[in-house]
Amino acid sequence: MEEKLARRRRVVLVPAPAQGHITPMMQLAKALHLKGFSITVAQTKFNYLNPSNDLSEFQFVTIPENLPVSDLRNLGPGRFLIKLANECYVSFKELLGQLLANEEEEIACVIYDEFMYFVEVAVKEFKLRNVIFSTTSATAFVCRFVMCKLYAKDGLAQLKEGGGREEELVPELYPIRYKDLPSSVFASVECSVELFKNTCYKGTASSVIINTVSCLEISSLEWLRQELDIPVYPIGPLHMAVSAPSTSLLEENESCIEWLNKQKPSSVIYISLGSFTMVETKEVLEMAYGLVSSNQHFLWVIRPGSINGSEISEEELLKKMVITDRGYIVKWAPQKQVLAHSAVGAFWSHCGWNSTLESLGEGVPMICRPFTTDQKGNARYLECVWKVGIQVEGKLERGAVEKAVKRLMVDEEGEEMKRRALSLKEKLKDSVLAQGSSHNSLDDFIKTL
Ligand SMILES: O=c1ccn([C@@H]2O[C@H](COP(=O)(O)OP(=O)(O)O[C@H]3O[C@H](CO)[C@@H](O)[C@H](O)[C@H]3O)[C@@H](O)[C@H]2O)c(=O)[nH]1
Repeated sequence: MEEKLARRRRVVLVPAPAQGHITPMMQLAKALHLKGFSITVAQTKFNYLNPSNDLSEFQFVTIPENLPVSDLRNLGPGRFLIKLANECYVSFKELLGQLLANEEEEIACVIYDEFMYFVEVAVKEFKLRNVIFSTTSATAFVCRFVMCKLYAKDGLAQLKEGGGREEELVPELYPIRYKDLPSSVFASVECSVELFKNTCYKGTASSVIINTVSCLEISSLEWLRQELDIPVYPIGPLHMAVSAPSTSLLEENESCIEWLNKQKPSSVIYISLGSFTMVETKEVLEMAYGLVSSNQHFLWVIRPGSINGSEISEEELLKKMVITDRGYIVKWAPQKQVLAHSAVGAFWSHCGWNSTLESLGEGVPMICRPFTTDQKGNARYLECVWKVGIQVEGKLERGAVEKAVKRLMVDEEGEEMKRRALSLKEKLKDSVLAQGSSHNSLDDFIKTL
């Protein structure tokens, strides 16, 4: 392998244009760079990651396309990704051709986010090795497959309105219910299935790497290995495996760490709903009232523009809400630092996969309020499989918020979840150490390049 690496081989990485996808892809880039590979990151203008000084060792190139900037917001993620793929099939091939013209370096492989499936078509033509990278859980990958199969069978009748079957368990997918399948709040089931068919199509991919850990999802990983019939490498949690520079698209407000420094151990609930969840004003207010009556301290991330139906500005709304000195609100937090802080006792989350891994990696139990797609399955696993979370379902009311917060922060039940979360934290830490499962998996993957 040393001989191979001495030839300075390049890996081309194609992240999907969203915070939750860019971050793990850049962590993977860092891990590969540390193993001696040169790195090229190919991105579109959408959610463009501005290469900071910390990333100066990587080459950044732009995939040309002519989509209006407004498409990302107006189409919703599913339809946007389908349109982006249609736009990039040809332009990515041209870009790759230009990269291949550099004879000083050899492209060892092209690693693409599963949602950037247009890459496979271009790479196939050049007969390059291509690898799918999944930034969601292995279970989410399985669920996408199953959704496509069920849709082909009977149009996913269980999800039809009024059928009352959405609460039923999907056969052989315990604890996933039909309603936990990764359908989207932004798109029809038809549109989701169209997208998922593409993301599940392995084409000429030589392997799949997943930002997950064997000990969390062994049966889903086995399912995928059988279905895909190519190697599947669980190499996560990448944020624990490698120390990568911040790839935040929004500015992190560090002042919340000073505020946390003044709080008692495990006394604060951290609330963050990721990079694109939208909430209704009414829900925000119910959460605020529930939190205040729970008597717990809270640190709350409210992204600008993330509250629907708000006729007043976020600032005004926030002023109204912070009626006690127990709460602190920021627009964007240094989340990993926050979760690692001893003052944080629980995490109210939309259960995006990065947030889930970051919380498990710090042994922080969760209140799960999934918003869309894979988040629903993650919440189910947190509550029913790993038993480190409480899911708040249905219409959000202040009483339910208060109850969930107290169950986790005050009751004995919460203590037990905390103990289980800390034990998982140790397992995740071990997995990325030398001889750990994810560490070995990354090495095995690299040996194939
Ligand atoms: O104030 C904040 C809030 C979030 N984050 C970071 O932003 C990322 C958010 O990622 P994630 O929790 O996965 O949520 P989304 O941004 O919603 O991620 C998208 O991508 C994920 C990975 O594919 C999917 O699991 C989600 O459903 C999808 O919405 C994490 O690394 C957080 O640490 C911050 O740094 N500061």
